[in-house]
This record gives sequence, structure tokens and C-alpha cells, in this order.
Amino acid sequence: MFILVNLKAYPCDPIEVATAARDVAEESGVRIAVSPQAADISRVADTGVETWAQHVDPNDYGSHTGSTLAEAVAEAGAVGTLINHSENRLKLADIDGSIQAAERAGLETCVCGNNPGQIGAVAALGPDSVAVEPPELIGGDVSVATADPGIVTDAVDSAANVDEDVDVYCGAGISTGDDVVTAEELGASGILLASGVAKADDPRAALEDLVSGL
Ligand SMILES: O=C(CO)COP(=O)(O)O
Repeated sequence: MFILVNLKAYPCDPIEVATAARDVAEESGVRIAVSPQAADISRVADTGVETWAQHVDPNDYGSHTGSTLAEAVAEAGAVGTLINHSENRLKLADIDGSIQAAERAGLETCVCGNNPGQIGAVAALGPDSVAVEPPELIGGDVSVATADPGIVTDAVDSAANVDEDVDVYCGAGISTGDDVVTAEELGASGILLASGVAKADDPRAALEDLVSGL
């Protein structure tokens, strides 16, 4: 299982989370990555943790003020990027363009979707992975794998029907090792989470719990 920690714009210490994630990944052998604010990518990557961007724009180099250039986040140390999110919704054409920009820069891609239908649609664009995250469960206390297991299994089927090479992750409300094991049993090959680590009093303990059943 891959554990991808999205720090969103939470007021946590990205270096504290990154250092903990690096250490827990090393100790457990579980792949863990951290996705900080774009401005923090470089110093997070310097900790040695696998680092992802939260977004890249479709544009290439050029006159694109305010854009997040895929090459720039790769140069800063990111090896992957999230694309699309219920908190940062993109049009299908822009998702396609952002995947192409990320691939051009050598970044691994994970495209988020709200439901199995969206997962099938974005899987058709050829990302490395997709993540199903029901918006109503994001930031809550109940894991998607418990609250709505069918959405995970349907997303796995939906992606497989389009492209069997696309990995399927799930997210929303995941915070414990039991949640991760349940997600794995439903067919997910990774989880995407935020508040369970970014808002934890002790991010290291939260990460240790997340990998405890793997
Ligand atoms: O949106 C998410 C990750 O991208 C999930 O957020 P929570 O883990 O806080 O529910």
C-alpha cells in the first residue's frame, strides 16, 4: 500500500511531518509520500521523504503568470503530483493537459475523482493512478472504506474496465491502521489522506498507526 499525505493548506509544520514520514517509511518498508504546499516542496524534499506536488498546471514554460509549472516542481524535488481535487476542481481538458505536463516533467500522476464515474473518466486519460474521494466524507471522522465501501470497489472496477494499469487509491476520513487495511481489502492499492496526519497532535504516531497493519 502507498500512503500519500496531502498537507493541503493546513497550518502544520511540513518538515515535522516530512521527517516523520521519512522515518516511518524507512522503519516499516511502506511507501509514504508527502504533498506539501508548492512553496514548501524544496525543503520537504530535502528531508529525503518522497515528495509530491498538490497540483501542476497544463502550461509549458512561457508567459503564464501565477501558474504552477510541472518542470519547476520537479526541479524543486517533487517526483509526483496530485491533479484535480474536490477542493480544486478542474475541467476534463485541463486534467488531460496537467497529466501531459506532469509526464513531460517526469512526475508520477494521481488524479482525484469524487465518485466511480469520475474515476472511470479520468482513468481514460492515462494517469499512473486515480484516487476516489467522496467530498462529503473529506475531513470527517469516518473512513470512506467503512462509510461507503461500495464506492471503493466500484471505483476499482471502473478504473479496471478502462485501463488495468491505473492504480486506484481511496481517501476521505482515513486515520487509522484499520482504515488502511480495510481499504486494501476493498482493492485499493493506496490511500490519500490529510487531516489524520496534518491535524494530528503527534504526526509520527499517526503515521506509525497507519502502517501498523501492513
Ligand atoms: O482530501 C483528502 C486528501 O486529498 C482527504 O482528506 P482527509 O484525510 O482529511 O479526509
